[in-house]
Amino acid sequence: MSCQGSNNFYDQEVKIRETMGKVKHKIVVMSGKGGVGKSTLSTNIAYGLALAGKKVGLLDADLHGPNIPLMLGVEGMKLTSLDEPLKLSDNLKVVSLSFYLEKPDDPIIWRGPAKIGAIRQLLGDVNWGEIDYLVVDLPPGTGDEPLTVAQTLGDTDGSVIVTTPQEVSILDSRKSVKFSQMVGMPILGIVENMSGFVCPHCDERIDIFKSGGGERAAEEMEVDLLGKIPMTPEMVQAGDEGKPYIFSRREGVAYSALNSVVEKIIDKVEGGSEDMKNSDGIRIAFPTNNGETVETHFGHCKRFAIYTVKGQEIVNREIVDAPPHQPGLLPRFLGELKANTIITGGMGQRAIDFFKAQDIEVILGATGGIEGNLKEYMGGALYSKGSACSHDHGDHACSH
Ligand SMILES: Nc1ncnc2c1ncn2[C@@H]1O[C@H](COP(=O)(O)OP(=O)(O)OP(=O)(O)O)[C@@H](O)[C@H]1O
Repeated sequence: MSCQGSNNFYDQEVKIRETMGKVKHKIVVMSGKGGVGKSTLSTNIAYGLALAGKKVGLLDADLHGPNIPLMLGVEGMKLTSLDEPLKLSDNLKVVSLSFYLEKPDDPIIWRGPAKIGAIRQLLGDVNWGEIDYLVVDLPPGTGDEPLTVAQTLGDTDGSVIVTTPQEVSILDSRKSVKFSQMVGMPILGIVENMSGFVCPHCDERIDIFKSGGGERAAEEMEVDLLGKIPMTPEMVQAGDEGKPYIFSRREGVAYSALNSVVEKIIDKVEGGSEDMKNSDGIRIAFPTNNGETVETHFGHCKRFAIYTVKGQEIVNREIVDAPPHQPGLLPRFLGELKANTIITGGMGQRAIDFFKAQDIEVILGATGGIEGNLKEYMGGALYSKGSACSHDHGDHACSH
């Protein structure tokens, strides 16, 4: 491999920056240990992004078990030049070290520096062109190889940490979270894979192991849970047949869970960061009945006024009808409308927690005219004056 690439460290560094400069968003998929479904997730995320219309590159940087080609149905494929990745469709290209091995099941017995050299060469020399996403399947664990990849990639949009539901996964996830923090990589969230079993006959989900390890890890480490993907016999079949599950199935519990992970990643990477929110404008919602004043009975308001603000300018105002009152529904509803902030009179702690889960800031204590409150908020003078009601109202606001 090395005879075709750049050998000089400095030249290679320049090349890596140049190649990575054409990639809009880089995400790495990692896990504290092997066998938890990291490559399955990398493949499905890359396919899901491509299906969503993004130009995607998938880099199999797991040198010990480069099994992504198998999952994509291109096992045994040989590439002679590092320049061009393998094109799977208009939107998806892939590179794996196994494309350059004599036999795909040759064990990789290189020592550390050689492996690191190979990874750097892949990162610098493969010409992905202008793409929206590079999804990198990292080697498992938190040792030298994942560290080299993470550091060499430069600024990444974040890591997706894959884990399993068992209690021990909290420890593994903690290591991956620390690793991401150490290399200054934002964490997009945790995916709990093999979470319960989905019956292939009735599509019902059954918890066969102790469940919720990934969920608890996310809570404990204050990172987002991107989703819980059930154990599905068809997932193994899809991987073995080289047709990623998200592409070949398109329905059922596991498909919806995978699809929602992809949507959350797009949302976080393209619209969820503070910078992105600010450049696209932020969306501020007010519960209201008449469109003019803030309705303190938030849970029973008839509509929402939603303002889009860019810098100090109000660029849009919409009035939308509120859905029926049900616990947790309004936060989800406003989350789907891409609200970043809700300004209202009062709210129960449970509702505040629902909003937090949607990454929506809650400002309490507002009364009177909506636009007056909005101007105060934009001027930095409106902050949460109220505290959560001590008694539970669900979504219902109260001013007592
Ligand atoms: N949700 C799931 N349901 C059923 N089987 C799954 C699921 N996720 C992954 N698998 C299966 O588990 C096995 C291991 O998955 P995979 O190779 O993706 O793990 P990995 O973490 O990348 O492993 P390694 O560290 O060895 O590279 C594969 O056979 C895969 O099909």
